[in-house]
Amino acid sequence: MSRHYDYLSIGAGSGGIASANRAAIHGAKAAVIEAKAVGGTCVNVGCVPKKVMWYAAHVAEAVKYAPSFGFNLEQGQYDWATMVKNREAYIERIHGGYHRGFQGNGVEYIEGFAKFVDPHTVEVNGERITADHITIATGGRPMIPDVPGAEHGIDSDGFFALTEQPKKVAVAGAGYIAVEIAGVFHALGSDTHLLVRRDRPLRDFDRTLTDGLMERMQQDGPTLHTETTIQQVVKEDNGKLTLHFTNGEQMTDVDCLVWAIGRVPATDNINIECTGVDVDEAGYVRTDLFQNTNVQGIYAVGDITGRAQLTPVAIKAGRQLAERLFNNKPNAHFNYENIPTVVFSHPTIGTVGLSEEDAIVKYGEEQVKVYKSSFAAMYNAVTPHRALSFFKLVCVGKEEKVVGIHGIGEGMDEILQGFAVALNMGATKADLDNTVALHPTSAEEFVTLR
Ligand SMILES: Cc1cc2nc3c(=O)[nH]c(=O)nc-3n(C[C@H](O)[C@H](O)[C@H](O)COP(=O)(O)OP(=O)(O)OC[C@H]3O[C@@H](n4cnc5c(N)ncnc54)[C@H](O)[C@@H]3O)c2cc1C
Ligand SMILES: NC(=O)c1ccc[n+]([C@@H]2O[C@H](COP(=O)([O-])OP(=O)(O)OC[C@H]3O[C@@H](n4cnc5c(N)ncnc54)[C@H](O)[C@@H]3O)[C@@H](O)[C@H]2O)c1
Repeated sequence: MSRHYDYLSIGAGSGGIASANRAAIHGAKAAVIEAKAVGGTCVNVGCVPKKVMWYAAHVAEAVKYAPSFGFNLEQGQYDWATMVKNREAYIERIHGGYHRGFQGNGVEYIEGFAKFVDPHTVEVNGERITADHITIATGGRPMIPDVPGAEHGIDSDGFFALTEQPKKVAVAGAGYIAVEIAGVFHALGSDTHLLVRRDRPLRDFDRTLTDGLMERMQQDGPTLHTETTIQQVVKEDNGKLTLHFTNGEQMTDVDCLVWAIGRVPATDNINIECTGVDVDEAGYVRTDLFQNTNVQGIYAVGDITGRAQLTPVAIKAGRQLAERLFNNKPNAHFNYENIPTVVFSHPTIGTVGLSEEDAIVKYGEEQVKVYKSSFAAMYNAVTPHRALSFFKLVCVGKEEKVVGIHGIGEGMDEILQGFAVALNMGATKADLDNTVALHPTSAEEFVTLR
C-alpha cells in the first residue's frame, strides 16, 4: 500500500501543524505524521502546561499579597494533583481543536513514527508514503548530561509528569526552562535551589534583566547557586538524592532533581542520512532563509533548525513556507530579526531587539544611548513584598531609533507585544515620548523614560 501527497510534515508540533494547514487551505493534498501527541512540545510538554503552572504560581503570589489588600484568607493546602488534572483536561480540549482544524482543512493525520526511505519517501507503520514536498518538523527533546547518577534526575517532560509536589528541589540549568521551572516550584512552596554553572542565569539576555531577576530571586525566589556544576548524583537508601558538585561541596536530602540544560534535535532516528540532507555537528538541520535544506523538495521548520526555538517562530516559518510553495508567493519567508520573547519567571521578563552590550558591539559606544528606570509596581508596593521592576530602552544614532526594549516586572509578558510592534516599525525615542501614557500602569514607564 502507498499514498502520495503534495505536502507532508514529519511532526505535528507547532511548525508541522501550521505549515500543513496552510498548505491545505491553498489546495494542497497535505498530511502530518505524529509519533506522540498532536500539538508537539508546546502543547503537551512546553508552553501550555508551563503557563498553566505559572498561573498557579501567580495565584499563590496573589494569596501572599492578599492580606495587604484587606483579605483574610484561610490559606488551605495546595493540591498539586488538582492543578495537574485540570491542566491535562485543558490540553485534551486543545487536541480536539487541532483535529477539528485538520478535518476542516482536509489535512490527513497519520499516527506513527516516520523514517526516510529516500528523499521523497517515508515509512510509517510499515507503509510507504511519498510526497512532492516533505518538511522535517520533528523538534527536539531534553538533554541529560553524562555524569554518574544523572538518571536519578528528571527533565522538563518529567516535571510535567509529576503528580505530587516535591519538598526539596534542585533545578540544574540557566536558560528559560530552568528559570521558569524553579520559579514555579518556589512560588508553590517547594524548597527550591537553582544551580547555574557560571555567574548568572540567562547570560545571553540584557544585563538589566538578569540583574533584576537576581535581585528579585534574592528577595523572594529560589535559592540561586552560581558557579555550581553537578559532578555526581547519588540516590541514598531513603530515596533522597545527594548532589556532589565540582567545587567539592554537596547538597543533601533532595527529593527531585530537574535537568534543564538545553535540548537535542530529533534527527538521530529518522534515517536522514539516506536523503543527503545537511545537518550541523549537533544534529540540527541546516536551512536557508526560505526553510530550504540542501536537498530539493525537503524543508525544515521550527526547533529542528536550531534557530530561535519558540512556538510563534515555528508557526510563522511553517506558514510562510506553505505560502511560498502553494500560494504563488516565491519570496515568502520568515524574518528572523527582532523576535520578541518572554521568560515566565517571577516576575516575567519581556525583551525584543538588541541588548545594550550587543548594540555597542554593532553600532559603537558613542552611537548608543540607553534610558532606564526602576520602580515598585503598585501591585506589590502596598504589600510588605515591595520589589522593583526594571525597564530599559536601547537607542542608536542622532534620531534615537529604538533597537532594544527590555523589562522585568509584573505584567511584562503582556506589555511587550505592542512595544515589539513599535520597534519593528522603526520607532524612535521621540515616538514613544509622543505617546500618551496609560496611567497607572507599569507599561507607561516605557513612554515616560528620561
Ligand atoms: C518546557 C518548555 C517550555 C516552553 N515554553 C515556551 C513558551 O512559553 N513560549 C514559546 O514560544 N516557546 C516555548 N517553548 C518552545 C516551543 O515549545 C518550541 O519552540 C515549539 O514547540 C517548536 O515547535 P516544532 O514544531 O519545531 O517542534 P515540536 O513542537 O517539538 O514538535 C515536533 C513533533 O514531532 C514529533 N516527531 C518527532 N520525530 C518524529 C518522527 N520521526 N515521526 C513522527 N513524529 C515525530 C514529536 O513527537 C513532536 O510532537 C517551550 C519548550 C519547552 C520544552
Ligand atoms: N518562555 C519561552 O518562550 C520559553 C520557555 C522555555 C523554553 N523555551 C525555548 O526552549 C529552548 C530550550 O530551553 P532550555 O532552557 O532547555 O535551553 P537553553 O539553551 O535556553 O538553556 C540551557 C542552559 O543550560 C546551561 N547548561 C548546559 N549544559 C549544562 C550542564 N551540563 N550543567 C548545567 N548547566 C548547563 C547552559 O549554559 C544554558 O544556560 C530555549 O532556548 C527557548 O528557545 C522558550
